[in-house]
Amino acid sequence: MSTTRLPHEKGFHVSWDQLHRDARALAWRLDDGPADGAWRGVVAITRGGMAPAMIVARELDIRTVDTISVKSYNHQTQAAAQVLKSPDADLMGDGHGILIVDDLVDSGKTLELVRELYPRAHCATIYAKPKGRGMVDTFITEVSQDTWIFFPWDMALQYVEPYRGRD
Ligand SMILES: O=P(O)(O)OC[C@H]1O[C@H](OP(=O)(O)OP(=O)(O)O)[C@H](O)[C@@H]1O
Ligand code: HPA
Ligand SMILES: [Mg+2]
Repeated sequence: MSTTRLPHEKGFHVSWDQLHRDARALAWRLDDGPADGAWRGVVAITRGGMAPAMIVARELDIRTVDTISVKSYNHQTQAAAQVLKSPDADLMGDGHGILIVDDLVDSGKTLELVRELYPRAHCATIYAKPKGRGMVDTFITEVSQDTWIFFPWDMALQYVEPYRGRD
C-alpha cells in the first residue's frame, strides 16, 4: 500500500539561515552525549540529513561521519523503506554511541527501519510531524501532519507579484 505525499494544506519554508540555527540548536541539545560516554560518530540519513549532520558534527567536534541511504519515497508516493547503502558495520555495531541525524521525521517509516537495524542509536531530526514523533529521540520543532516542509536545497529565490498586483 502507498500513501500520498502531497498535497498538503500548509507550507513551512525554511531558509538556509533558519536551518543553520535549528541544526545548531539540535547539536547543543545533544551536547551531553549518550548516558555513558561520548558520541562515537554521526551518521547522516541521505540526502536530507547531510547538511544537518555536518552542522551537528561541526558543533560537537565529531570527525567520524558516515551515511546511510534509505529510500522510502517514490516521487510522490511512499513505498516500503529499503536501505540502498549501509554505514560501516564496525563503526555502527548495534548503534550504541552513534548519533543518527535526519532533516525531518514525517510518517516515521525511514527511522523505523533505521532503528530496527541500530536499536541503540540515538535518532535526531530538526523537524518532526506527529505521526513519526515517537520514532525520534531528539528534535527541535514540530509541525502539523498536513504541513509540507520546504528545505532550502529544494528552493530558489524568485520574483513575486506585489500584493495589490495579484489576481
Ligand atoms: O518519516 P518518513 O515518512 O519516512 O519521511 C522522512 C524522510 O523523507 C525524506 O527523505 P526522502 O526519502 O524523500 O529522501 P531525500 O532525503 O533524499 O530527499 C526526509 O529527508 C526524511 O529522510
Ligand atoms: O514535509 C516534507 N518536506 C520535505 N521532504 C519530506 N519528506 C517527507 N516529508 C517531507
Ligand atoms: Mg531523507
